[in-house]
Order: sequence, then C-alpha cells, then structure tokens
Amino acid sequence: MTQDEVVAEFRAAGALLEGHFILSSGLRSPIFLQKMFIFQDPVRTARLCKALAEKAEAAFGKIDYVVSPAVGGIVPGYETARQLGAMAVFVEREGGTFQLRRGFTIPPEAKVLMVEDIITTGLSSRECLASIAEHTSNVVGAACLIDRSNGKADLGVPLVALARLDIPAYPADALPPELAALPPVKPGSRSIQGVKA
Ligand SMILES: O=P(O)(O)OC[C@H]1O[C@H](OP(=O)(O)OP(=O)(O)O)[C@H](O)[C@@H]1O
Ligand SMILES: O=C(O)c1cc(=O)[nH]c(=O)[nH]1
Ligand SMILES: [Mg+2]
Repeated sequence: MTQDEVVAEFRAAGALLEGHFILSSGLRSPIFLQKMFIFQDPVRTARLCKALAEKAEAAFGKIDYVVSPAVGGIVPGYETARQLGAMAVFVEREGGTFQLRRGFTIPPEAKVLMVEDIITTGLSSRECLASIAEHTSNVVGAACLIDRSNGKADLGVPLVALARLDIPAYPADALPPELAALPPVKPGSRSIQGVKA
C-alpha cells in the first residue's frame, strides 16, 4: 500500500480533521488524524493492518507477540497480530503509567513488535516500550499506521510506518495566528486518564 493510498483511506473514512487540536503531548496542531473513524470500519482496518503486518514482517521477520498502548493501539495491534499469526496484548495506564494488566504475560522467547496507531512525538510509544522492557528484552521493533513526525520521533528501536507525514505541531506558546484564532479541542484520552499532557 502506497503512502498516498494510506492517506486516501484516512480521507475516505473522514479521519482527516481540520481545526485546532491539543495533542496527547500538549502540542497544538491544525490537523488531527481521528484513527477511531478508521477502526469503526473493520474492513478498512483490516486493509491497513494487513499492509502494516507485511511491512513489519519484511523488516523484522517472524513476530510472536504484538504489544500496543491503550486505547488507540488496541484495535490496530489486534488486527496486525491477526494478520501476522501472532498474539495480541496491550498495556494500559495504571496511576498514569502503562502496565501489562489483566494477567497478560509475554513469554521470554517471544519476538515482540510494538504497534501504535499514530506517532507524533513518540512519547506514548516510548512509554509503552518502557513498560514492555519490564517483561522482556526481545523487542524486534515498532510499527505504526502514520508517523506524523516524518521520521523525526526516536523510539530507540527501529520503526516501520505505513505513511510518514510532516504534519505541523506547535508548542502552545508559539501558535501561528490562524491557529490561535480557533477554539482548541482535545480529542485524545491521555488527559482523561489523569496523565498530564
Ligand atoms: O507520539 P505521541 O506524541 O505520544 O502521540 C501519539 C499518541 O497519542 C494518541 O494517544 P492518546 O494519548 O491521545 O490516547 P488514545 O490512545 O486513547 O487515543 C495516539 O494514540 C498515540 O498513542
Ligand atoms: O499526537 C496525538 O495525540 C495524536 C495526533 C493525531 O493525529 N491523532 C491522534 O489520535 N493522536
Ligand atoms: Mg494512544
């Protein structure tokens, strides 16, 4: 799947939102990729995650476990794992920190892929990888649908992305006037889980 085809899937799903958004990192952006508009359509999700699974397998070889950060990572993590013939588990915030809960375990010999939905600064991905590191050192890499940092986010492990886009994001005190003129909205879940943006 080409980068243009990935963007076309987001556009067709109505997932390319324009406005003034407060991102999980606290950065502000005129564009928000509402991945849940992708994930509400299982057929579209399967198309994207099949392509992601193929790219991840080509880069990292056989993968046994996919681990993703809740909430946004759960659906693409599950579907990518299904396409890979791997297991799918997720980490979720407990007291603000990602933890493997619900009795999930990762066998020490399992080759692990971290799957994220969207990457902006890479903070959520790094937090997810840190929580995985408490269970295994067998992480082969990471994969995401869209890396909106255009390759600038450093996860500390190799990353494959279905699309790399350069989408502007600004600190709150450095907004361009046209963005500052719009009322900000905060679509993500980090702040409602008691984690400082
Ligand atoms: O690269 P980053 O700067 O960390 O931003 C990307 C993260 O932000 C979103 O999650 P969010 O915390 O908004 O919660 P969600 O997964 O519940 O949507 C998205 O799902 C990524 O996890
Ligand atoms: O950085 C984020 O929080 C973020 C950006 C984006 O486009 N989509 C999303 O779900 N989260
Ligand atoms: Mg997330």
